[in-house]
Amino acid sequence: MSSTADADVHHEVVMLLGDSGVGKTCMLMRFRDGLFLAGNFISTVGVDFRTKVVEVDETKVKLQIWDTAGQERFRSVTHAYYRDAHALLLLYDVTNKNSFDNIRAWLGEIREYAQDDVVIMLLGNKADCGSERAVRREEGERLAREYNVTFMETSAKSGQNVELAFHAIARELKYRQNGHKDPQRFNVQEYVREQSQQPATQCPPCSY
Ligand SMILES: Nc1nc2c(ncn2[C@@H]2O[C@H](COP(=O)(O)OP(=O)(O)OP(=O)(O)O)[C@@H](O)[C@H]2O)c(=O)[nH]1
Repeated sequence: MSSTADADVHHEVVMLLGDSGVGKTCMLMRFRDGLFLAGNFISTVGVDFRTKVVEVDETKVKLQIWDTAGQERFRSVTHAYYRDAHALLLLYDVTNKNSFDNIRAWLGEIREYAQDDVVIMLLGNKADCGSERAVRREEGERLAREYNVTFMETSAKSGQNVELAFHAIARELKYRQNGHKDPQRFNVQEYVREQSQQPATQCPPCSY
């Protein structure tokens, strides 16, 4: 389980995974800095990381977020990091069917390289791109049900559900670490269902 250098702070490692171009770096920038830089797509090389502290019921949870390169040629580098991750945010791009079709392969890699009890959340990103959508929300929901992972659609551009994704992860990890076993235990899938924003605001054609 996660190490706690400071008794009052939970330290957790969250990894962003998914094909190149699905928006992993933008997701991290939106969450960490509240920014979205449109247009200039610079592919991540290897693994990059940032930290952010979030509060869960008056407890601080320090998330160390690893942004991995989606490009195939970096796979052997990124595999080495899977084992240390407590949670994985697995992204596809709702305007790119191929990135969705590759999710099963990503889940296979996760099974092979990550810890058995890793928390997995499937995110359909670029939900702001209404007119260019190639993957229906129900398809994402169905796949998530099949693998019993939490699902929501997000937009690094509009900010839709970005905070929620990281907060839900932080909450789930904190509850797990506390070994909550009572019936009132936090249910991350229910929490996300209740809290997620559905409306996909239309935007001009996406540059990517
Ligand atoms: N419309 C829209 N565009 C997005 C969104 N998220 C990312 N993009 C665009 O998608 C492109 C790729 O985003 P990145 O965050 O660099 O993708 P990545 O998954 O980190 O890619 P790799 O580093 O190669 O693995 C950029 O041009 C972004 O501007 C989003 O939510 N909505």
